[in-house]
Amino acid sequence: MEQDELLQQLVDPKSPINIESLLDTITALVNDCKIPVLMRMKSVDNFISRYERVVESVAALRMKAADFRQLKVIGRGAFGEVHLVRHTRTNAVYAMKMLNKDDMIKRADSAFFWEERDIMAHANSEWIVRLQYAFQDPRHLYMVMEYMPGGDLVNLMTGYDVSEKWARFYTAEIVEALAALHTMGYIHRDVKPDNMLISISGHIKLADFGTCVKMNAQGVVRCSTAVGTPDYISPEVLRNQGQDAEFGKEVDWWSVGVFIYEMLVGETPFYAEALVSTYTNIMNHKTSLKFPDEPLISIQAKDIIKKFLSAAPERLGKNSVDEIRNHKFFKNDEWTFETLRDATPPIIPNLTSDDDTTNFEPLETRDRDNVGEFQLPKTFNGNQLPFIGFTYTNEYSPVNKILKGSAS
Ligand SMILES: CN(C)[C@H]1CCc2nc(NC(=O)c3cccc([C@H]4CCCN4C(=O)Nc4cccc(C#N)c4)c3)sc2C1
Repeated sequence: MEQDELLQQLVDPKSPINIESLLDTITALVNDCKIPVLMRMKSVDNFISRYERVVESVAALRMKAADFRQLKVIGRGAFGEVHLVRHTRTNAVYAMKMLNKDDMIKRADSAFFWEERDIMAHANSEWIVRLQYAFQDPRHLYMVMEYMPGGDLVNLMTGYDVSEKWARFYTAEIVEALAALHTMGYIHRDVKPDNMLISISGHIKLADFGTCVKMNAQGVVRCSTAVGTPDYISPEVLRNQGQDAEFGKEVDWWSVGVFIYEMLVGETPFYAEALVSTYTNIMNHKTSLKFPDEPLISIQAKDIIKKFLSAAPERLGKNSVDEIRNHKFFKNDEWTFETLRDATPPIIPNLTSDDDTTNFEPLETRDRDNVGEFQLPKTFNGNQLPFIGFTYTNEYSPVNKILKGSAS
């Protein structure tokens, strides 16, 4: 019956009219209309006087930043920070990413976070950092994610000389993580050690999916903005800057080649002082890729690096992930790709507490919030509209329990 169909939509975490999205909608509408100049209009004024209190009471019942105690700043990106936080009601520790809505609106860049939210919410993969909750207020988006106390692989590479044995393990884990992401239909486009995080067990997970993009039915993506960090960016993405480029998931395999080289050599293969020289080296990778005499690198390691750092049509991984898994670089007597998750990782974080942040570089807190005082818009700009539907609570939230009860 249509009624049940509608009820199902209200409780479906993927439906654009689920309860969280509807509550986002009424909240966004009140916040975008609660502007003095707008409230001179009778219809707006009546709407605000009917719903302002309602929205305030709803906000008090929903998840909010005040439910979490900020412990440490553990990461920073273009539009926000990641904080280690403790959920006051449950005492659980999380990594909470906060993205600044003002920055996104000012730079007309308020859509990139959807892929990150959807991937982490629905991946259900041990290779991908999990999203517990997503919520928002008029100033920020918040993503409450599992805390990865081992830190990122940049931190590991600065702390240790990575042997081929270690490189083999971490590369295999990143191959499985990217295979999982590609299977979901996404290309990462910014694979680099900063986005590889170490869990409490010592195994790796992919994080930071802001540059991800969904492949079309042919498994390609058409888009011009060259995203990604210069050192790890593939030639085909670089070459087509500006024009409409077509590229596939093999762009991520290029970055894995850069990553293996960096673990074994200690620097990226195409690094140059000037950015433009790095680009030139990447475009001329056939001649610019060089291996130093020191440290000694095995034949099979050089071979897999060359096969990843090759032109897209013949790049390793272009046809299947198995052609990567079968490469002799991964041959060893401790694990196979099937038993990888049960293997003992090279480094297992030894932590003194659940909120131990020794594996993260200390970052000073930037009190930006007070600086750019939030100026009210002059008229209806619909500033909150791009963020409707962002709120996510995993299926165990009380709201869904009650609704599921009545829906089933
Ligand atoms: C140009 N447009 C189109 C967009 C292209 C993609 C994009 N991504 C952004 N991203 C950001 O603004 C941002 C904010 C905070 C942290 C981080 C990462 C970079 C540093 C650490 N980090 C991160 O996500 N860490 C993380 C994630 C998950 C768990 C844990 C833990 N423990 C830590 C990124 S802004 C932006 C603009």
